[in-house]
Amino acid sequence: MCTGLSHTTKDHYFGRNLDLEYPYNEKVAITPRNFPFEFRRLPSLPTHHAIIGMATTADGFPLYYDGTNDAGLSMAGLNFPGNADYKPEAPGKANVAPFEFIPWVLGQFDTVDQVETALTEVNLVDIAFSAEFPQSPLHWIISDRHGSLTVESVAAGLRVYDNPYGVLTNNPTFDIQSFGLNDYMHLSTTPSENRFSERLEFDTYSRGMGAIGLPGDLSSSSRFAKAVFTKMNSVSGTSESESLSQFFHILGSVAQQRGCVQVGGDDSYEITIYSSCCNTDTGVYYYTTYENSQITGVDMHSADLDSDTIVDYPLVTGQQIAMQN
Ligand SMILES: C[C@H](CCC(=O)NCCS(=O)(=O)O)[C@H]1CC[C@H]2[C@@H]3[C@H](O)C[C@@H]4C[C@H](O)CC[C@]4(C)[C@H]3C[C@H](O)[C@]12C
Repeated sequence: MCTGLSHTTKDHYFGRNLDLEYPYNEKVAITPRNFPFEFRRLPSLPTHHAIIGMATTADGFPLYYDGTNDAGLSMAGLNFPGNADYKPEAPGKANVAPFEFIPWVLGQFDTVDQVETALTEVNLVDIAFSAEFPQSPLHWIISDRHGSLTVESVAAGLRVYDNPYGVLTNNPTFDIQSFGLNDYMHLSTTPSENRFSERLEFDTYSRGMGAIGLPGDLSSSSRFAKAVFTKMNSVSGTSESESLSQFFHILGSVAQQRGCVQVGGDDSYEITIYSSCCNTDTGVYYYTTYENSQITGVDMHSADLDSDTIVDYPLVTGQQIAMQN
């Protein structure tokens, strides 16, 4: 499972938890403006926006999991098994393969509004990258500082939702996830009050009781409710340090600890492999990994963004402990 997040303090930030039982050799990859993007069914993009994000580069192509472009537009793909339904090629449509979707969007557009208009022509065509990297069942969150969209290609067609939370997790479909929030409208950040019965007396014996009932398990619908509650009530200073800290704390509220979610065999567990937070105004991509709690940063603008060669940075994965004596 995964969680995607868009959050604005003074600057706008976008990132995600990647929750999985194994890595795919992902690296922080900067694709400069003159790297030629070749698409399977669409005209190539010889020049485009520069992109920074997490990707596996295969056969010279950056397979982005999430990214941000030099105009401040961001996008992430999250698992959507059983619901993602990619289509046969549709004549007259923009036939985008799912693995091309992030480069195609971030390469061309500046804002969520522009993407929303372009999506009316998009057909997510069922073309896999390769036998080694087969089709992934994904849905996507696309954000700028003004708003977010959720895009889902399901059996009924391409669904584009306004996402007022700036949060995406996994199954079920986004309309059902949104409806599920109705169940939590009574939750509060303030101390609970007795609405149970005037004839009974209760003791507010702990802080935080106003949100009793907020789910704490790691299922995707529970993480959705928890992340939306945490984000919507989040209070942060506007400095980079305060904003980053708050962003990683929101993602931390739905992170996965090894041992709690068993997948497959006895010793296979889903964990939060990395958490990312890109300052979309400055183009700095920050991340932590499961075993590296120190925030590491990669600055898009330190690379030559007018070149034609992808630059990637292997993740720093071990703890970086600052001893004080
Ligand atoms: C599985 C990842 C999403 C995380 C998630 O939701 N995991 C939950 C697993 S489960 O439901 O609980 O089993 C997704 C996010 C981005 C995906 C990757 C990107 O789409 C880039 C390429 C795309 C290729 O088609 C497949 C390999 C791949 C490298 C993908 C592998 C995998 O599907 C990734 C890493």
